[in-house]
Amino acid sequence: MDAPITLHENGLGNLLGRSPAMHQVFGLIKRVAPTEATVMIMGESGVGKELVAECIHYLSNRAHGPLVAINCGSIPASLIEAELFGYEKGSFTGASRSHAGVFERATGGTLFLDEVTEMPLDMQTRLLRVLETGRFYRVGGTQEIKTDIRVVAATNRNVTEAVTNRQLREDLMYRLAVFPLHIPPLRERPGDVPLLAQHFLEVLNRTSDVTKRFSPSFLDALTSRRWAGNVRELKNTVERSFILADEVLDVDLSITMPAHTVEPVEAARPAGVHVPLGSRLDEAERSLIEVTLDYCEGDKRRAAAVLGCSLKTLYNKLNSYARERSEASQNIGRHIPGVGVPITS
Ligand SMILES: Nc1ncnc2c1ncn2[C@@H]1O[C@H](COP(=O)(O)OP(=O)(O)OP(=O)(O)O)[C@@H](O)[C@H]1O
Repeated sequence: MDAPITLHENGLGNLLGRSPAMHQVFGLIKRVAPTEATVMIMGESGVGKELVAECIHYLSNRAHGPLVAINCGSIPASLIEAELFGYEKGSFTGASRSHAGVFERATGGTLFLDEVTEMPLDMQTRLLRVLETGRFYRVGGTQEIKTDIRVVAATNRNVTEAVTNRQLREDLMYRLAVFPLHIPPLRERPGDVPLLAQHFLEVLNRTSDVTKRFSPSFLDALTSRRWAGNVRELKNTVERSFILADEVLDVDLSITMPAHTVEPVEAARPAGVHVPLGSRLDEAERSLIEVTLDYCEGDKRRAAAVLGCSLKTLYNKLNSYARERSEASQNIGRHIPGVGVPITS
């Protein structure tokens, strides 16, 4: 980041917003950034949590140190230990050289743990230990390493529910959420839509050296949408409309809106999802995801568009279902002699 982050009439650094809700967020960021407190950024997918983490880092006393981000949801469970702790040469097959993990790489700076609730529970225990002691060993290492990091974490889950569902250790939650920061969804701050849309258009205009503009009715239509995918979906919509427009981005919503607006799932497949009363919210969500994937013939990108979430979020959810399935089958295996028992001879 070149320029220092300042509060201006359109936001805080690159984090734009004029709504009272975002101004409150800016105030909290400015307060917490210069401290050493861990921050838990919460909010739906696409609301700007990663940008918030960047603001906190660059407004902190660690701004000249590294900002190292790791997405706990997108790293396979088998690799996460090496990614966090690093490893010594020869500590496992394929470790042909030593490797510093993120605890070492972020020393003197900030470690951003995105989607922290997706981290396997045993790793959460070890993360907690590092945060409490400031010390750890590389995988296969014998020398204790001291680390000096400030942790900023993020999740798009409800943190309390994640603890109840045993996705997040309670003690780690308290350690990470010393300062919780909720980023409101875009539908709760429609006043920010024109500002953000104009900003995304200006960036595209600059990149292509053109001067396209919005029609007033298009801006109105953008402002009145619910934006399930939040700022990310708005940004993508502006880009799609930009590509399609010669000079004026106009309201041909049937072309410019994402798949879920163009072709509602219900219209194409009236059966929809049957969710019996008494179902848990996560069960209902899982049914909807499975039916949508089925409808999209397994095309995850299209399913994510229909569901109004990012592809990354969809992958995370599918990974967690796969994990649950494999844990369930292991548990079953434990009760059946010969199943799940390694063959040793
Ligand atoms: N307030 C904002 N001002 C400018 N750009 C924004 C703002 N909020 C989000 N964006 C842009 O929207 C996109 C999504 O933001 P970001 O990746 O930070 O969201 P997120 O909440 O971390 O999403 P996820 O939970 O899916 O990782 C990015 O391109 C980001 O630059």
